[in-house]
Amino acid sequence: MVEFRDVQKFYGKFHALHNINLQIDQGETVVLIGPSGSGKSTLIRTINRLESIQGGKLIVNNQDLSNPKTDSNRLRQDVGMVFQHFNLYKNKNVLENVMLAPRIVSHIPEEENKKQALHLLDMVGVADKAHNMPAQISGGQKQRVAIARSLAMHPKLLLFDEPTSALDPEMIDEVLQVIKKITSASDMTSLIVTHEMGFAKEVANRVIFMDQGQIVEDDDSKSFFERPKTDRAQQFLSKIITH
Ligand SMILES: Nc1ncnc2c1ncn2[C@@H]1O[C@H](COP(=O)(O)OP(=O)(O)OP(=O)(O)O)[C@@H](O)[C@H]1O
Repeated sequence: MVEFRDVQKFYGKFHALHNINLQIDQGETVVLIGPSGSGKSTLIRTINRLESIQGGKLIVNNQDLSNPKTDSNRLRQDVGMVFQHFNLYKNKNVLENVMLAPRIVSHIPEEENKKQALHLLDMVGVADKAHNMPAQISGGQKQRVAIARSLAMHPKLLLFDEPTSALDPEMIDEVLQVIKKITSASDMTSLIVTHEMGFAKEVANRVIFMDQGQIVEDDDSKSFFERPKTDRAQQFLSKIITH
């Protein structure tokens, strides 16, 4: 589903991603962790071309992102993204937020689209808010709507960029439970940047630990949390309380 080969990313002269080599197969749930500024968001954003790369090869869902002719809109039909700050359309109600892309991009008949949107809103536990505006719902509810909106396009790959970082503590768990539910119930591939170590432990098949723009460890979740191989990962984990 995703293959990085010696990928390099620069912001001006700053070398943000160094020689990234990484392969993610269909159905994997991969969690990306590491200190602040280590390049996690940058890496995840290259996968749907929100950030360009300056070297190496990046293949996503059989599309070569190193090739300027590759169509970003086509790519984003298969690759969804859930952002830290939800990014809902403020002037559209919850139901419309979920129905918009399937209507415009996939031309799904209106009734079918509505049925699907209500089903997804029910799945993430916010069906009763379908006719509310985003400003009228909580942060946790907004993020669950954003997840339903991504799922409405039936992505093959779903990227989560710190999906709970902007939430009050009491709302974090409701969002994590929804993510856990959708990643365990489907063969969708997920890549999740998170600082929630307890959740990472629970949901991930595989953990990638980054530091200073490099992948330092790439291991199955159990091995990583029980026996991190590098000093850097050990130090990182020792500073964090894992539940
Ligand atoms: N648009 C940008 N322009 C210049 N530098 C940037 C830009 N975006 C990120 N950086 C730099 O790239 C590095 C990696 O940033 P990134 O946001 O990917 O890290 P992160 O691991 O996701 O951090 P955090 O956990 O704090 O979100 C940081 O040093 C950051 O300052």
